Amino acid sequence: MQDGNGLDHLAGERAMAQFDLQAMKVYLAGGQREYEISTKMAQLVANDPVFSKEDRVRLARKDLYKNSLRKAGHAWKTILEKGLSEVEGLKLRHFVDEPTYTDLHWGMFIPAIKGQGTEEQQHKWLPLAYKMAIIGCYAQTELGHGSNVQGLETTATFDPTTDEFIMHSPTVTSTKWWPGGLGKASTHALVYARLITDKKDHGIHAFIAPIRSLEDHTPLPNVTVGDIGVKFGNGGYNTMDNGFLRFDHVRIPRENMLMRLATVTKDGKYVRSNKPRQLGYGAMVFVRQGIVIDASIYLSRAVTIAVRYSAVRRQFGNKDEPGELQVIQYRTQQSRLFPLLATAYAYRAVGFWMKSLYADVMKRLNDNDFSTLPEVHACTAGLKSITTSVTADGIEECRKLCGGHGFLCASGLPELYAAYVPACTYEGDNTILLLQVARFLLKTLSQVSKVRPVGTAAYLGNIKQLSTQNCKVSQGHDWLNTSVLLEAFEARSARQAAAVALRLAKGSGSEAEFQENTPELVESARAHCQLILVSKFIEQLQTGTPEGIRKQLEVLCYTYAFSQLIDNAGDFLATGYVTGNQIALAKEELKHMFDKIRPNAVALVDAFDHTDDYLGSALGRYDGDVYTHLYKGAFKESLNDTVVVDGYEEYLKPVLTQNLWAPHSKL
Ligand SMILES: CCCCCCCC/C=C\CCCCCCCC(=O)SCCNC(=O)CCNC(=O)[C@H](O)C(C)(C)COP(=O)(O)OP(=O)(O)OC[C@H]1O[C@@H](n2cnc3c(N)ncnc32)[C@H](O)[C@@H]1OP(=O)(O)O
Ligand SMILES: Cc1cc2nc3c(=O)[nH]c(=O)nc-3n(C[C@H](O)[C@H](O)[C@H](O)COP(=O)(O)OP(=O)(O)OC[C@H]3O[C@@H](n4cnc5c(N)ncnc54)[C@H](O)[C@@H]3O)c2cc1C
Repeated sequence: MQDGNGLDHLAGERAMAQFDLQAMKVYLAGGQREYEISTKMAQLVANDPVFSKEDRVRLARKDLYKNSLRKAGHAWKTILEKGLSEVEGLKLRHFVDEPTYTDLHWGMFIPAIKGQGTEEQQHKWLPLAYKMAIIGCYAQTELGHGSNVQGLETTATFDPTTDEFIMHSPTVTSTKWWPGGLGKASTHALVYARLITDKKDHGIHAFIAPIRSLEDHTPLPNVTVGDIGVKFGNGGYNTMDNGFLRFDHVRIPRENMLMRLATVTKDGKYVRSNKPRQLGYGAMVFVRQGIVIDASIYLSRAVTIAVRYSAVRRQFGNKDEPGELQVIQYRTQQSRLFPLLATAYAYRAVGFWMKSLYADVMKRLNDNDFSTLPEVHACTAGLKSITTSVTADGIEECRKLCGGHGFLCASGLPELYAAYVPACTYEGDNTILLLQVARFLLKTLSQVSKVRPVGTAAYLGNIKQLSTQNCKVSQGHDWLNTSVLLEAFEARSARQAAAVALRLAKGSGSEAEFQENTPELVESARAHCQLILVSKFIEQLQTGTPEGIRKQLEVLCYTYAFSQLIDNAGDFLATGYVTGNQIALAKEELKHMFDKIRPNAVALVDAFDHTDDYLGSALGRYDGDVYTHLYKGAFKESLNDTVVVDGYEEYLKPVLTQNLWAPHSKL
């Protein structure tokens, strides 16, 4: 999507491409219809000055937030006026490219009501939420507890005399803290609180609590609510009003408890449904699956900037070639950059699969089939963890790959990092989530002789074979076989999981022993997730990939798998499945892959189809006209509003004219 000034500094790069660019764009968008919607919405946002991102990193928090409200309001108005569909509206908000209260309203408040509300409750709340007559947030985390959901302290005590719940924050640590959209925008909060009936604590349940007046937006009586303060980085996540919330014996009607999983009757009787209580965590599962494709989008933005800039940037030369070399020619640059490019493709493919996995589990849940829930939970938690960690580190690596200019906000990378890095913490701290995967693996292994593992854990059914047979690769090209690769990842994961399971099984089963082994448990969870990523990338390629792009996707898939193998060589070697020589052979193959990527690199990032507006980067411009725009950009800096800086008279001039230093000088 070219929106530069017509002069294409990267034309030579683009001419080298060996694949069908248009087909790749459609593949990455998820289909022709999605591609068309994406293109239309990207242009709509790029051409609307209200959505401009120009000054975001320079705005003070109050202005930044107000501007963000303006954009969110304008986006909603545009959606209504143009009669956009739900998918179009989602895309439009995506291209507005600012964390804001609507993310939580649409992404968590509504899904939680759908998942945990009875039909009657859905009927009452969803129409209001869909037309945004109310704005909701997801108020789970408190000052004292985030990961440990069972440790939350807010109480909802049933009062049968009035048929109400009394919402209360009994301690400082029970203050709701972090929910996005809560600070200033929301009118309603989906509050997770301990349900108490007749002095009995039934644990954590969800309640819809009105928190602000629908008349004038003031906090309701006995509700204390506000924004928690400035967060990491300029711009970034500061467009979001992450908030605090306290209740002082606030009464809400009994019907405001979401009652699909458990009910409190008028006379105060607590009745559980026969559905697993973990369905109360459903909104988190929904967002975690969506985060995988989100990771691909963020990583692809950073990679687009770094690849284009690396093709423009020249440093040094060699005696064999005239002029200076493009930095993308350097093997070290390639070995840092191309695996990230391949990773962005891998996460896209796996993200598509995640959507189908989620659709499948939802269908099953509707039919009261809960059998795949543990596996889906482990899979969404694990892949959320790995993909966000790798993406955050990858954005930072791309910044370094752009040298000094990457450190300028004009590169787009500092803000991208600041906006993205909290993904490693929100929706579940990444280590906590890997420990969930590890628990799932231990449970699966402990039952393997009785219950055949399913889905992404099915390979553990072959644990005996995977533990005894070693890798047969004897020459580099033996690695160019997806079953050989898959078996290596399966054997490594199975062996790591079995080793730690065995160690725990030999012990007393105490929590202390479990804690002692958590580093190994996290490593084995990571191994399992890396296997899922490699295997699903391969599987996606093998199911109907168009001819014009298959070869490139295969190259990217091998690049991804080999770089995972090499980056984790220590683990692979420690399991005894592969030898040092086999790893060395994979390294050579990886270099061959880099050679295949090199002529296609710029086209491969073009295929992500990010507009210049969306990238917001002088280094990643489509036309490659980097230097002109970096230079022009400096004149937008507020320090350059005047030639002589504000502060000269008061602070610089005295230093220059009083010559304070001179009396002490020996000169
Ligand atoms: C329309 C738009 C859509 C767009 C969407 C796409 C992309 C969006 C991108 C960007 C927008 C979002 C912007 C940011 C939003 C940020 C929001 C937040 O941060 S909300 C707060 C998150 N808070 C956490 O995640 C806490 C983490 N803690 C937990 O999840 C749990 O408490 C955990 C996992 C640590 C468990 O702790 P235990 O052990 O005390 O849990 P016990 O409740 O006793 O449950 C244990 C059993 O339940 C299973 N389990 C746990 N979680 C499950 C789950 N989610 N599903 C199913 N089973 C689960 C376990 O496997 C275990 O099973 P067994 O007993 O071993 O069989
Ligand atoms: C930008 C942002 C937006 C957010 N939005 C929302 C929102 O909309 N709604 C909402 O409810 N919440 C929200 N949160 C809160 C978020 O979900 C929590 O911060 C997150 O779940 C982590 O919990 P915590 O802060 O309690 O971390 P902690 O659990 O205190 O983690 C601190 C450290 O301790 C480690 N640790 C903790 N327990 C263990 C253990 N058992 N074993 C080993 N290590 C452990 C962790 O790995 C981490 O390194 C948001 C957070 C952020 C940063």
